[in-house]
Amino acid sequence: MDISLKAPAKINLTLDVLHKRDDGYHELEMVMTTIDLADRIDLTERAGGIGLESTSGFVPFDDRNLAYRAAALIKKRFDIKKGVHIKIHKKIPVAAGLAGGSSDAAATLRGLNRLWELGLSVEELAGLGLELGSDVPFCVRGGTAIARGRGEQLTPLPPPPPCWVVLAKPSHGVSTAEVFNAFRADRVQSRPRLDRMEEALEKKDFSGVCEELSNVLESVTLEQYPRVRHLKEKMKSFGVPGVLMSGSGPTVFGLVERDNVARRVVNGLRGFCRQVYAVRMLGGLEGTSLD
Ligand SMILES: C[C@@](CO)(OP(=O)(O)O)[C@H](O)COP(=O)(O)OP(=O)(O)OC[C@H]1O[C@@H](n2ccc(N)nc2=O)[C@H](O)[C@@H]1O
Ligand SMILES: Nc1ncnc2c1ncn2[C@@H]1O[C@H](COP(=O)(O)OP(=O)(O)O)[C@@H](O)[C@H]1O
Repeated sequence: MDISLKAPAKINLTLDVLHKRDDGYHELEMVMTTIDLADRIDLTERAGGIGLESTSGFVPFDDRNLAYRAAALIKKRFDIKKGVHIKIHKKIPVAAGLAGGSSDAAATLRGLNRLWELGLSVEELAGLGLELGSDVPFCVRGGTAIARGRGEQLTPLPPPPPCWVVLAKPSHGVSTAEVFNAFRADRVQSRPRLDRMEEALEKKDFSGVCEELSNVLESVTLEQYPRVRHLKEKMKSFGVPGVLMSGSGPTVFGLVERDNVARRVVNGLRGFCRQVYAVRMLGGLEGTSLD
């Protein structure tokens, strides 16, 4: 049997680092939401091991690939003798702060649960996901949520008001580990107001959502990569009401309500950045299945 799944990207509407933990990870509090930019994962059952194929040369082709690692984890944990071939149709830019790898892993977990009829609950899949990466539990569920801890303590929120998300990804990637390493709380200028973001989401208040966008990791990435700061300023100069860096970066996103404005901003940015997209905000639980 073959299964095809959508693996949508996420953006962080807020991201706060509360403190560094004894296990080396940072305690986070963030609002995450899915957007309509997705990889597609095709799973085909086969005898024996795990096969991997991708339309992008930028992803690892061995056991460092998060989709491969998801399949290996399931096979080992449930002693599955069958194998699977994984094909990744890559649309989400790699190492961009959009959780592309994490979403591929989450889709592989969801798909293999069906393919091998394991009967695992969403909670169990999210628990397995956390063994692969901090963003995987959110990607297993999708939608919009507050994520706490490393990202595994999820509280669902209503989806953002319908709008367009313009994304601009500078040509370089960013190492999440290096950004967290360089983070210093005393260099943060402003921090998210979670209660106000929640209120804006509850009220479907587009301007409120734009106003409350905030990410403390900008204090690291915007300093280290002036190009990211420049992109942010460029987007603002086009009149985009809400602009923020996603995750550890370097992708910058802007929220706009009208499609003609989104197109105008994309055209304006094209001279400054090669990877520019305008996609719909999803924010609900749709968009994770092709069937
Ligand atoms: C920052 C965020 C926000 O959504 O996203 P991205 O920018 O990666 O998309 C995530 O928390 C990233 O999640 P993810 O990319 O899965 O990170 P992981 O593989 O778990 O961790 C990579 C490394 O980042 C550091 N790390 C990560 C998460 C965390 N809460 N504290 C940390 O200190 C650790 O050094 C870890 O070894
Ligand atoms: N399936 C995959 N897709 C993208 N990147 C992957 C994948 N598997 C492993 N990686 C590795 O994970 C790292 C983070 O990639 P990605 O998930 O795209 O970005 P981010 O964590 O910034 O959102 C990259 O260094 C990449 O080499």
